[in-house]
Amino acid sequence: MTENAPLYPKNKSPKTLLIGAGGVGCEVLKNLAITGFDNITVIDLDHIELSNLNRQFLFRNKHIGQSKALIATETVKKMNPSAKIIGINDNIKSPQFDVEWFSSFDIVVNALDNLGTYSNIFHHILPLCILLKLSRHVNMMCQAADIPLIETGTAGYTGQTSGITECFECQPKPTEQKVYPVCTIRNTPTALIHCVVWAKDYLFIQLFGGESAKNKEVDMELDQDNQEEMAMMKESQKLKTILECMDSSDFGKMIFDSMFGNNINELLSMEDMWKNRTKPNPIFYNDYYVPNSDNKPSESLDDKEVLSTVETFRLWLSSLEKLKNTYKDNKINGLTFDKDDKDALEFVGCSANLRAIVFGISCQSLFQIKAMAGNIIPAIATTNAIVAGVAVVQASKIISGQLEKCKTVYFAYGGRRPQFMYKEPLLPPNKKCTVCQAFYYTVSINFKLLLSDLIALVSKTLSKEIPERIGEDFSLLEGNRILYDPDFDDNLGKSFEELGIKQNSILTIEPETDLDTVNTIILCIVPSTENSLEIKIKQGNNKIVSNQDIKETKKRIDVDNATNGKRPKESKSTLKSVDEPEFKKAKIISIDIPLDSDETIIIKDD
Ligand SMILES: Nc1ncnc2c1ncn2[C@@H]1O[C@H](COP(=O)(O)OP(=O)(O)OP(=O)(O)O)[C@@H](O)[C@H]1O
Ligand SMILES: [Zn+2]
Repeated sequence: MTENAPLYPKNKSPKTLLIGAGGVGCEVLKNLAITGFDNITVIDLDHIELSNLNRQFLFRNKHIGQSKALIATETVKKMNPSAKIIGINDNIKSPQFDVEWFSSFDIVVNALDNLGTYSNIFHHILPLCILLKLSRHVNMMCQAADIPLIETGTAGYTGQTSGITECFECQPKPTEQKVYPVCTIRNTPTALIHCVVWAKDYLFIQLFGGESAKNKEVDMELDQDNQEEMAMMKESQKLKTILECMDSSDFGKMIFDSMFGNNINELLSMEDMWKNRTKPNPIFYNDYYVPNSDNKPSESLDDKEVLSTVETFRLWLSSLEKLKNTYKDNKINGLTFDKDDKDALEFVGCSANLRAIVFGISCQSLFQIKAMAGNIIPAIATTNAIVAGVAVVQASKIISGQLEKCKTVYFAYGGRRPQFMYKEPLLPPNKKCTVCQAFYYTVSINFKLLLSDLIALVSKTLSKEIPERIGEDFSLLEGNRILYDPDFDDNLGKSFEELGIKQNSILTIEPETDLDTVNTIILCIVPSTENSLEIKIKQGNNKIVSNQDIKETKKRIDVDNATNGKRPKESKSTLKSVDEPEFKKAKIISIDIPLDSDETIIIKDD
């Protein structure tokens, strides 16, 4: 360890933006501060919860309920009091964090969530679409502002840092969470997860979902015609009839007998289905209902224990009653399953276990089912620490102008590979990527002006300047919304205010004719107080390192790869040990990993 020597040349003092102060973010912030990054802004919208404390080590019990960004800043300042660290408690998508704000930084580290960014070593987790949108937004902002971005992602024992040359969008993303065949879920489950999916995505929605969610399920079935699917349709229709009796005191019995008894008998009547499978055993309400008793679940149930069938039945019945009451007030929109809603979890968990009993599958505790229903991959503190360490080493290389030495680093515990940390040389970006290959412009707009003003300006300037990208005619979109095209001029007389275009909106220009290039032109909107429209063309920046430098490096890498024909070989070494800094240490320390070495850190998995 070398004391007081930053990881990058001293004459460079990069302004660093860290997005997220969660599992990876806390580690990154500490690493940045103790390795000499002395101008850091950290943003996080969340507050500290008890469940964060096991791995988000900058927080303590007394901080619960306070802002993550502010407390993380306060704690890390004690480690390096001379560093300028600003904490912002806000959403990175808020309008004020527009392209001009992003432009004020030299480098961005994205530590948004436990999501493997774009590596195929990751499994999908539930709020994937939200996370993808966020990461896409950050990626686009960094591209528009021309700043290098390091992506981090962890999921359980796997993790990675990436994003330096290939952008977030360069590789295809997972679009769906794991999908099971409908017939397995509805007719022939063989694992508890099938029963959990059935309880959550079918039964819960059919009983308590909004009208549109219920209809979607029925539509899907109407397209199908074989015996199994006809049975499924009949089942849905029967359920509809029962649902009309929701206020009846027999409702629980009707649902129970239908779901776990009669429908199963129906399935058993399809003999072909059971030729090579173990037959299910239907169960009925009266098998468990005890007359002259309240049939209430015991009050001291442990959610980490597997319940007896009678307790499962009782908890099922009581959670059904509670959900029924909540549903009465929300009939139009319906309820959505939330793993943290006790009633919903109990109902889904017990339904899944009752179905498991019917199909001879082992039951699990509600705690386990919660993880399955929420697709929860446990966060591992060690993975976060390793990924954050690598991210800061990569950041140092970028700031030191040693882009060629940067790597995409993967960390994957278990699996086929003999080592659990491995690296890839930076790969050139996908030439068809519509994000990093796009042309970005910053447009200052007075929101009282009209869309026609912008269209006129684009035609006057950009159409002439980059005709190869715009062509003769073009359309203007915000996401999927068409604002203008040559056959749709309804919005031309509307102001930006009326159209809902505001600070930080992102518009895309698409040519009407097919051109040979990747055609996307992206306009990032910033506010202007002047009564004019201005299209500012971003031409790189005077940053320590810009995306332009990165593009040059990518070209070189491209050429090197082409001439070698293969990737550089990985060399083995041991992981250098790094002492954990004490909390109140006010020294800048640097890690003893030589930046000019091209060594890979590989740890044998034994
Ligand atoms: N739009 C956003 N703007 C700013 N910060 C965000 C945004 N979305 C997510 N974050 C933050 O990114 C961090 C992600 O880290 P991580 O997933 O480890 O934290 P967590 O949400 O506390 O963990 P878990 O999901 O396991 O409970 C969180 O602190 C979260 O608040
Ligand atoms: Zn890209």
